[in-house]
Parts: sequence; C-alpha cells; structure tokens
Amino acid sequence: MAGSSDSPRHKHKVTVVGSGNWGTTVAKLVAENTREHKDIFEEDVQMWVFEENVVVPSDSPHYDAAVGDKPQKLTSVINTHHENVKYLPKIQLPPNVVANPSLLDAVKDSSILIFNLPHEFIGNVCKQIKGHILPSARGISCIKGVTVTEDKVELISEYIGETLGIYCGALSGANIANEIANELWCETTIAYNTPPCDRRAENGAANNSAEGEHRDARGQVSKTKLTAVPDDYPPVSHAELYKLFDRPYFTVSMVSDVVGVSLAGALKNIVALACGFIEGHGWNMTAKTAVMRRGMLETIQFCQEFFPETIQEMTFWESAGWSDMIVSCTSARNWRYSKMAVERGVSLHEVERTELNGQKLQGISTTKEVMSFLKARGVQDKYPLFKAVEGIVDGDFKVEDIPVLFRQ
Ligand SMILES: NC(=O)C1=CN([C@@H]2O[C@H](COP(=O)(O)OP(=O)(O)OC[C@H]3O[C@@H](n4cnc5c(N)ncnc54)[C@H](O)[C@@H]3O)[C@@H](O)[C@H]2O)C=CC1
Ligand SMILES: O=C(CO)COP(=O)(O)O
Repeated sequence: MAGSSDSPRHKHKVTVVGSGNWGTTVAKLVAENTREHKDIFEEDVQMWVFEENVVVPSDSPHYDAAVGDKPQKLTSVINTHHENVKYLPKIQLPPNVVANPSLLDAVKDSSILIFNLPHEFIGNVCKQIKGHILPSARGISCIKGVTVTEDKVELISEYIGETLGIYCGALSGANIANEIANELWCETTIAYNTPPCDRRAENGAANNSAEGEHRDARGQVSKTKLTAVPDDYPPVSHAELYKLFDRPYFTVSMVSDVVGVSLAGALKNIVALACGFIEGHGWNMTAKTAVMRRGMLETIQFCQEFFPETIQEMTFWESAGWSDMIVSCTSARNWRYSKMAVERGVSLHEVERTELNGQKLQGISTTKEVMSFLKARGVQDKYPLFKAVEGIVDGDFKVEDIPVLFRQ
C-alpha cells in the first residue's frame, strides 16, 4: 500500500551485468556496500560473467600444481578464489560477489541492474534478457559509448531503458578501474532522474502509482510506460543509489543530467585516442591540452546540437566532465594504447588484439559510430577533431596535420 510505514518486505537484489576490468571493480565496491546496508539490499551481488576458460598463471597464489596449465572456467575460479584472475588480477573480491555464467539466472528477480560491459555487447545482452527481468527493475549504466542506428544517436542508458521497458540512469567519472579496485580515492558522477511514479519518498507517499510516464533523454514524454517500484521494496532514488555506490575511496556526486554524464563519458574516448596519437608522435602536454580543449568544445557542441532540451553545462565540471577528459587523455587505456600504436607503427586493432588480453578500447568503435551519425546528418565538418581521429584510425590523415585543425 502506498505510504505504508511498515518496513518493506523485500530488499533490492543487485546484479552487475558484466565482469571486465570495470565491471569486476564495480561489483566489488557495490558488494562492500550491500554488506553495510542490509536493510536495503540483499547481501549477495550477482555478477554475470561472459564465460571463458582461463589458465591461472604459475605466479598467482591461486595456482594449483595439480591443475597446472589446464584451462578452468573463469566463474569457477572467481567463486573459489574470489579473484577475477583475467580482468582484475591481484584484487581480492568480497565473498558476496557471486560470479554467474547464466545471464538469465543472474538477472532473475533483480530489482537493480548495473550494466557494465563494452558497449558493443549491450545490444545482444538486452535482446537476451528482455522479458526475463522484473518489470519494476531499475538500471544504472556504467558503459561509456553510444548506440547509433543510421542517423539516430542514442545514449546507452536510453537504449537499455527503451529496449527493456525500465528506467535506466548512468554512472560515469574519472575512474581508472585498477586504481579504484586498489581503493585509491577518486570521484564519480551518477545521473538519475527518479521517475515520477517512484517518488514516494520525495513527495510523501501519495503519488506512487502502479505505473507511469517519464521523460526521456530529450525531455519528451517517453513511449515506455514504467512499472513503479512496488511499495514492498525500498525506494530507488538518489539516497539509495548513493548508499549502493559511495565508498570512502569512491566519492559519488548525484545529478540529474543523464545526457551530459553519458555523452561526456562516451566522447572523451575519441579525444583520448587523439592524445595518444599526439604523444606517440613525440609531442607532449602542451599539445595534448590543446587537443583536450578542442575535444571538450566538440563534446559540448555535440550535446547542445543533438540534446538541446536537457543538457546542463554544469555537468562538464563534474567528475564525468573535465576530470574524466583529463584522466582519460593522460593515463587510461585508449590513450595508452593509441600512443603505443603510433610508436610501433601498427594499427589500433592490432594493439588491442596483442596487448589487451581481452579488454576493449571503446574509442575505436565510438569514433566510427559518432562519425557515421555525423556523416548521415551531413555535419561532420563541424567536428574537425572527431573527423581527424577517424582519419588517423583509417590511415587517411596524419597526426602531424592535427595543428591545421586549430587554424580558423
Ligand atoms: N576499465 C576502466 O578503467 C573503465 C571502464 N569503463 C567502461 O566500462 C565498460 C566496461 O569496460 P570494462 O569492464 O573495462 O571491460 P574490459 O574491456 O575490461 O573487458 C571486456 C569484457 O567484455 C567481455 N566480453 C567479451 N566478449 C563478449 C561478448 N561477446 N558478450 C559479452 N561480453 C563479452 C569479456 O568477458 C570482458 O568481461 C566500458 O564501456 C568502459 O568504457 C568506465 C570507467 C573505467
Ligand atoms: O573511462 C575511463 C577513465 O575514466 C577508462 O578509460 P579506458 O577505457 O580508456 O581505460
């Protein structure tokens, strides 16, 4: 019953969909919090693992001479040793992170779904779980990327929400997974617009209705009719999400601009590639800051051009904005490996294949998708840096020609 003062009968079951470098790190920090907030969340956190066979290295404390180099299921290694030896080695996971190779079983009855995998896989994952999740589930996307179909660009959170018929917010920030897994302090930004049908806590019980409409990323009334979070569950609003994600080493800032948080996180990967190319070519911080500045201008321009109703410029001063731009262009994977590609004179795909042990460079596909969208709209020349990055990836443009972009 709306407004009942009885404590909710259910707790939120949390599932992390994905178990790469960042997926496993987020599962770790969320599982630490579910243990501390047992009144709101079930303690165990399901982590869906794209199953594969792994060989535990002989220098790992989990190496078993009896097993030797025989490949073992990654889920079984994680559940036995509480370590993701492939994607987050040398980090102890809390025992309440439960690795699950079955996607449908991992999401079953979960009321909070955290999507955290490279963006190229989200379409297939959503296709599989559609119709198999709680209709009242709520999502948070930690994915940095966009979905482009012909001349339409969608935020990943928007795509997830529309495909699954749920509301989905976004988490993004200056976050290097290995640092956070080692509990080195940083900030992050979570964008979440509590749908009107869920606003019992904020509005004093009365207007929690069984289903309702909400506004999409463009500020329009969404075609998706939401099922409200039932009253026998704790609410899902800023307060609960803060408790789920904030750690002493992971400071969360809650905002409502899903567009700014999502697009800043996606587009900075294009700029990070440019900075890697620049440094690989032999230029240094002064050149890189010029590229960061230009990249941020094109990012803000993109947000204003395609999401003018909802974008909030203050978002670029959050961790998801300038902070992520700086960290990504100076120490993240897209920067590091694009620098290596230029230094070695090989393609980015080649470096990804040989150096990343299954991890993905999101900048490569994001550049392609964003450029295909801009070209379909005929506005690619308004984004000269993004265009140059595509040209360099394809071998049609030289790194040393980048300064030409800055001449009016
Ligand atoms: N690693 C980091 O420091 C950070 C990453 N992110 C973002 O988080 C998202 C996830 O990245 P990571 O966890 O770092 O991934 P990752 O690049 O470390 O790992 C790749 C993951 O993809 C999975 N995979 C491979 N083939 C698949 C398939 N066909 N279907 C489904 N999954 C498959 C692998 O099992 C693995 O879990 C990305 O959008 C990234 O931009 C955001 C902040 C920090
Ligand atoms: O998003 C990130 C830093 O905030 C991580 O970026 P990379 O995927 O390039 O490592």
